Amino acid sequence: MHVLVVNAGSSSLKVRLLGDADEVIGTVDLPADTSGFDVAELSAALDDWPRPQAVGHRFVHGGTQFSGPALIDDEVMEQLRAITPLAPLHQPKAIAGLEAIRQLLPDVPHVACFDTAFHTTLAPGAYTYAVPAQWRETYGIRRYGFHGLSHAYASARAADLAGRPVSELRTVVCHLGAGASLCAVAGGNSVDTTMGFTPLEGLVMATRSGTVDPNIVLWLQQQAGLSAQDVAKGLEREGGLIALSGSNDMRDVEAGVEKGDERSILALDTYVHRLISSIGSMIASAGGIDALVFTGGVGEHSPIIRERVAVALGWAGITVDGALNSQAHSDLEISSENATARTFVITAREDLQISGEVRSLLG
Ligand SMILES: Nc1ncnc2c1ncn2[C@@H]1O[C@H](COP(=O)(O)OP(=O)(O)O)[C@@H](O)[C@H]1O
Ligand SMILES: CC(=O)OP(=O)(O)O
Ligand SMILES: [Mg+2]
Repeated sequence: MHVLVVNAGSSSLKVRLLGDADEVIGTVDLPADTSGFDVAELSAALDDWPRPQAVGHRFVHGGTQFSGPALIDDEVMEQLRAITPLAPLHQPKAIAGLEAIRQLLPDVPHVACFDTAFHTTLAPGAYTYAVPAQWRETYGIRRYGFHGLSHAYASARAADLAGRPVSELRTVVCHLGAGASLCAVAGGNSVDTTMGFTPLEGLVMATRSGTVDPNIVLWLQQQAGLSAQDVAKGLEREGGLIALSGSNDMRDVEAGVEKGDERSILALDTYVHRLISSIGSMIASAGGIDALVFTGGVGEHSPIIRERVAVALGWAGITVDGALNSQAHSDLEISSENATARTFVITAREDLQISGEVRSLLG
């Protein structure tokens, strides 16, 4: 079965056609802004490729309704639309992509695969926010966690590379892309993760602030007179690296640091500080660490960040080999010989995770 995989991230729409053995037959990456993407360009690409027998769509948020892949019909579409306000940077693009591709390929099954599904194994103590019962019960306020498709794939791939069953490993996955999150995986299950009710919590990201004191939000509105929209924009689209350095691209930040630019130095220090302290917290949640995994655009391509993390986490038995780290092509182990916890660089392959879920759902 050929599976077309559609991954609507915050900054792009990535489309892959995978063959019977999951080999990549076709690739198209379209920039996606708030107004959507170029359907004509997508349609031209699909015309050039063999016809897929199924389509898998990445959905960032599955709410409490979806704990695994779902075959799309009108009722599922309604439920997906209802979840949109929980992931405003992602869900509108995923729905636009789904609607466009359903029109181009009306006769094949379409399956929604969810970032949140991998985190449905979180224990109540890990997903509960200590807020009034009415908020939790009426509004479903809880930690959902995201990037689950990537965390699931990368943790399983690390176990493969380590030559150990996933059931024996305590792994921390660092998915560092435009959006970024960590996941503590113990025995193959997600036991903790840094993103929360929405993909805004946790690490410093390209344009998202990550965790801030919630009273900052209230203070800005109640004392400084900012509107809710202004605050949302500052946290989601004008926060993170772009707020600190002026660029949302880690390559620019690193180039700035090279030149001694003070804003870039502060951006990198803030990014790395939050990353290290959060990995420490994930190690505690996993009950220790056997494998540390870097994935996503920054995780795969930034030796500087991997090096700074490894130096800071020597206490956890993590040390990386300088030469391996600086050459790293994925997928590769970069641990030094004396490391007691192993470090891997793994290419993010949400497409493979999605095609696997589509194949197993459709039998
Ligand atoms: N060589 C590199 N060094 C540092 N960062 C990089 C490099 N290449 C890409 N990146 C970062 O990766 C980010 C994109 O990550 P990616 O996982 O592809 O994004 P998305 O979250 O949209 O899927 C870019 O914004 C850029 O900051
Ligand atoms: C959940 C999320 O932030 O996704 P992305 O990194 O693709 O923006
Ligand atoms: Mg991504």
